[in-house]
Amino acid sequence: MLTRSRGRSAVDDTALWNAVGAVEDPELHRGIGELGMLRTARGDRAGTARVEVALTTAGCPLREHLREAVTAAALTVPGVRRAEVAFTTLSARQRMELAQRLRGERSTRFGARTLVYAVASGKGGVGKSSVAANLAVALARRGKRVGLLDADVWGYSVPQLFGVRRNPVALNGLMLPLQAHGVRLMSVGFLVADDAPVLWRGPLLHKALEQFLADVHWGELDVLLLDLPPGTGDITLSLLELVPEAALLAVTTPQPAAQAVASRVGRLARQQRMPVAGVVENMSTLVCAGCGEHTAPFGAGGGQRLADELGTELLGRIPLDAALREAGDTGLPVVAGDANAPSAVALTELAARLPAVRRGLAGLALPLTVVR
Ligand SMILES: Nc1ncnc2c1ncn2[C@@H]1O[C@H](COP(=O)(O)OP(=O)(O)OP(=O)(O)O)[C@@H](O)[C@H]1O
Repeated sequence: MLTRSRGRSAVDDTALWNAVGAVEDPELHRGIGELGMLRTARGDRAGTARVEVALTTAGCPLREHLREAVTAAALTVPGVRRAEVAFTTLSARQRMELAQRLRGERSTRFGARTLVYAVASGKGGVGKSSVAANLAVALARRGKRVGLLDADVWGYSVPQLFGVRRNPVALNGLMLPLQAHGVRLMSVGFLVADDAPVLWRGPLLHKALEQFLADVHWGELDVLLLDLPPGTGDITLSLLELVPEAALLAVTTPQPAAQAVASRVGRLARQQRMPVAGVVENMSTLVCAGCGEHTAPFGAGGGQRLADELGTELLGRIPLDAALREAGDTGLPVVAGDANAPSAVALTELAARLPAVRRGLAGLALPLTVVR
């Protein structure tokens, strides 16, 4: 039973309830009061606020984060001098009800106005995942609600790039994305043990991607980035089918060979009538740390040539930067950990320039019936 005592105390219990209830659950992105997770919020004469919160799961990894947020919220209420936060868990029935409510409330999978970008490259190793991860962080730093789906099922790298290795909380078949550096993340790497290889193929793969889109509670998003595997294989095709609203963001190096392969992805997008948001040239130049001189180890001009070929814009040129590579190895995206590094500056500018591209509905098969 929920209790909200109105006994004599130095604290207005309704004000306490409202303040604490507004604290957002970090995975559901809604107030814990609204979610039915706040059980008790009561102040005593000495100014101690006693708060009880029911977690979605007993082993909730964000328990300490919630404790801090609840304590901070309680201390904003006049008369509260200290806060004691206790945790319990939702019952099976309450979890089911919450999952049903969240599913029922969703008019779309991520939000009707969400901009979806498929970050793709022709060949591997051009830095597509690094660009996607840092672009996601840069967009989050601009105040956007950002999701990043690691659709590179076999070569997933989001867990490593964000330094996150936990299993997502599952709420009766609804998976909650993990959150790091302000970005909501989902990757097959969160579901397999110890970097195990993923052996899914064909229909199973399609099903897994479908579940990532339908059974992950992304909440309202402004932007969803899809980190595609390199090339034009099964996953790319499945995703184009499953997320017809996605716009292509093509990543290439300046090297003519890389650009030629990347143009195949562009042609595929054109065949599928997928809009193109633009091109990002990665590993553009190498800046000498000592003298500041720029050299071009991978040649020059590939990004611009690809953009011209696709009839789109070259949105950014990201330099070859040891800071970005090191950041990826330590699990702290360079945009978050070393914002002044040349690559971080270029990626932050890319986030600011990213055009809002939406696919028109013309030519799409829509699940509509004509009513006469
Ligand atoms: N601008 C850059 N400067 C320095 N190192 C970079 C840069 N971009 C990427 N790298 C490094 O290059 C390697 C490949 O990058 P990444 O994994 O992002 O490529 P990818 O295109 O997603 O590869 P794949 O699709 O094959 O997994 C990583 O070690 C990464 O740290």
